Amino acid sequence: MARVVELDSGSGVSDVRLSLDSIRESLIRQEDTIVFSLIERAKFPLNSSAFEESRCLDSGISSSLTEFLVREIEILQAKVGKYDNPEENPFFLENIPHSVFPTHKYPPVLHPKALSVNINKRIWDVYFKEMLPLFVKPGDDGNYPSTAASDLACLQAISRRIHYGKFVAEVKFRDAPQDYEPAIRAKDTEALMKLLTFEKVEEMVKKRVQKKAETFGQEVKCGVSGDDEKNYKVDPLIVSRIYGEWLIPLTKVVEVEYLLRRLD
Ligand SMILES: O=C(O)C(=O)C[C@]1(C(=O)O)C=C[C@@H](O)C=C1
Repeated sequence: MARVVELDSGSGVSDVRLSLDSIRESLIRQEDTIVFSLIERAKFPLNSSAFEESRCLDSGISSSLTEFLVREIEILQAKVGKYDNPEENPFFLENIPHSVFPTHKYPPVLHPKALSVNINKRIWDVYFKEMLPLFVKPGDDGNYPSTAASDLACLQAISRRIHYGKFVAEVKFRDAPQDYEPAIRAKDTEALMKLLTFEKVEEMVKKRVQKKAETFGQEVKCGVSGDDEKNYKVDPLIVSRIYGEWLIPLTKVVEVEYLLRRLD
């Protein structure tokens, strides 16, 4: 998470200082996690049987193997306090189990009425229907448990990045409430989208993730001279496209959704 400076004024109310630079630093660091998780997932073919609905032998309910895994893991992770962290947003938990251990007290950075913004249903659909077929090979090798675990890693990294939009929106609002308040009161989503967009930053993000995919995903060859052809585990242009078509736009959707609730 971005470094948060918490000042106690003596009144018991925390004044949490955030900066856009520190938030962006965190987004940059999260790129590494996302790029590595895509590279790991690309070891397996599409394996669509893992995420297509089938009847669960145990309970008889309809669920895909991947959905079953994610639901069970989320319950376990909630019990060790994962969702006490405002950066984490579950895919399936409506009632989050309490942590069985004492948990860290996260400084209250986000606006209480806006922190429940959660677009994971949309992220789930977009990930399986649109992103995944772009960066993995077609086919089925039957290795569903490992494939599902890799999908979980990608989904959680992508979801964390997209929902980080709440922190981005909070800091932008605090920096210029006079600009945002009229658009929030008018529920003018177009104006909000315009206010929070920095095209140059988006271009830089797309270029940087392309470079990271080239660097982290390059096939390493030893002792082969005169062979300059580079092979990548995931096409770097696809990684850039994933950011440009889904990760950045969905982060902006979260920012707008958050801002619309910021004055409630
Ligand atoms: O850095 C910001 O200001 C953000 O809001 C994040 C982000 C992104 O998703 O990377 C989204 C919108 C901006 O246009 C630029 C970048």
